[in-house]
Amino acid sequence: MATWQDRPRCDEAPSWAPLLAHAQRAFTGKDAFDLRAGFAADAQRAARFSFEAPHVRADLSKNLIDAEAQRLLTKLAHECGLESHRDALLAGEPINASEQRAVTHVAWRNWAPATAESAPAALYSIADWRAQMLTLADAVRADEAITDVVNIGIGGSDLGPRMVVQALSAAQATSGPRVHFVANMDGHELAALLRQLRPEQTLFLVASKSFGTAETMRNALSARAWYQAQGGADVARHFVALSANPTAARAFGIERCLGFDEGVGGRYSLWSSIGLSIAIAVGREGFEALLAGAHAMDRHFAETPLARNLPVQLALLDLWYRNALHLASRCVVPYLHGLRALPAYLQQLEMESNGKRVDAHGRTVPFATAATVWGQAGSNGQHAFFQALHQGSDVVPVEFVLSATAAHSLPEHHRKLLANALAQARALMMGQPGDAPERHFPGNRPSTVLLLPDQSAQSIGALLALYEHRTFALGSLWGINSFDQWGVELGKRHAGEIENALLSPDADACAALDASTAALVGWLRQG
Ligand SMILES: O=P(O)(O)OC[C@H]1O[C@](O)(CO)[C@@H](O)[C@@H]1O
Repeated sequence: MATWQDRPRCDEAPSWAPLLAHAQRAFTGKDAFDLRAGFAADAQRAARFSFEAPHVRADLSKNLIDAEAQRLLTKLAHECGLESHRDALLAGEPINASEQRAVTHVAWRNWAPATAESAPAALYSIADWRAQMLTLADAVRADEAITDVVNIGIGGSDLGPRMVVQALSAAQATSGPRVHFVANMDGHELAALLRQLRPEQTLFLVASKSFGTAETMRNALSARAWYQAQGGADVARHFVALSANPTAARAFGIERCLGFDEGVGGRYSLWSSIGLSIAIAVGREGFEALLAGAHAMDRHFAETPLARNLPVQLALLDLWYRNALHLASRCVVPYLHGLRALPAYLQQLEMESNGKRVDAHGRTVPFATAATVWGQAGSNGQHAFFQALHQGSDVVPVEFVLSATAAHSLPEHHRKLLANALAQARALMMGQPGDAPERHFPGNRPSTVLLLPDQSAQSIGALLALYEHRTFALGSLWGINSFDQWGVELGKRHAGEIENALLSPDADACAALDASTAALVGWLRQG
């Protein structure tokens, strides 16, 4: 069995070639696998490809996969040492090699490493950091003078908290202050919100792991300038930093900083102090329930054999579609208004984690990596891109995310919503012969259903941990380090140079730019 340091990449494992050969033989050409025939031939197909994990049931049976592909994929995962890599992640070993650190987001949901010696020092501070965060959340919720909380952050310091607050506020009445999110450098977002706020009633949370991200610093500076211009005189009370870099937060002028450790990646950080906006919105119990749901999924990932392990099986399906059937995108459609931000959250989680063309040893990989993730809430999406899903030239696997129950008191809505989701999945698969070509639905189009029992904090926590582990497992099979993101750096550097060129009246300021960028800067300077 390979250890996590020397495990083979998927294309070096013995089952890789048989897997690709099986895809070629059974899934291409005129006798290619057909879902309708697959169900007709196998009465057990729905059960065989259904999985149970804490708070999530998954039906993978309407995917372009058969028992042999599933067997080879699971064998491949064993050969790639996925279990030892997973155990190293959970034990707090330094698996993020390019940044020489452990990956600690699971520890923030009470995962205790097997041996105290293997635990990074940060794990011993997590309980303290969390206690401070929840105490502050309690205080803010109890403070009647604070009516509005604004989380200023971007990427992982925005998407996860924003989505969870939306999801949980849609499902339960919340009693705390209103919670808002500002991410975009486009000043319209902040300016529109500030018009609704009163400085003495507003608490700003400046959420940034690095405390150096351009958008967040710009928005925080403007928020503070607005606060002071409106007569606000107590920055210390009205601004809190959430950061792994308290020194930079203090240098910025914010004294109160809730910390967390560097091992928490930005896109994995909603469980840490970055989640303060969630704890303020749903209270201490709500936040703890979110962690408990995620922890239950952590246990499933850690303890369930790979053949029944849901995050692993989803990762293997992703690998099958990307590398064996060469499908370039996946559409995610949450039939849940509260989870309407899920596609945007997954774009960062999956594409920032696994959108890489070199492996953890720096070797260029000879296969495709992260698929494009896209989508929007159902049923809205039915009236936009479902036409292309049913009759377009590309086959796109669709992921339906559903909740069995709704928290509102409009039962007819929920029944219709669920019926629509299941109908779309069935129609994609069944297709329909048409009496005219434009009325023909080819069918045999794949989909997955992820079914939550409800939209509780536990269920949302479990769902997000499921996606995190799926992303890690897929990156692990590809030999990728899913926890760095060097690809975002270059654009940031160019932005600095171009801003200088935009500011400078001097024509030579564009001399170092390419002709296209220089011409665009010229137009912008003319207004
Ligand atoms: O929390 P920070 O340090 O402000 O970073 C925000 C986001 O920027 C990124 O570093 C990408 O630029 C993400 O990984 C991160 O979530």
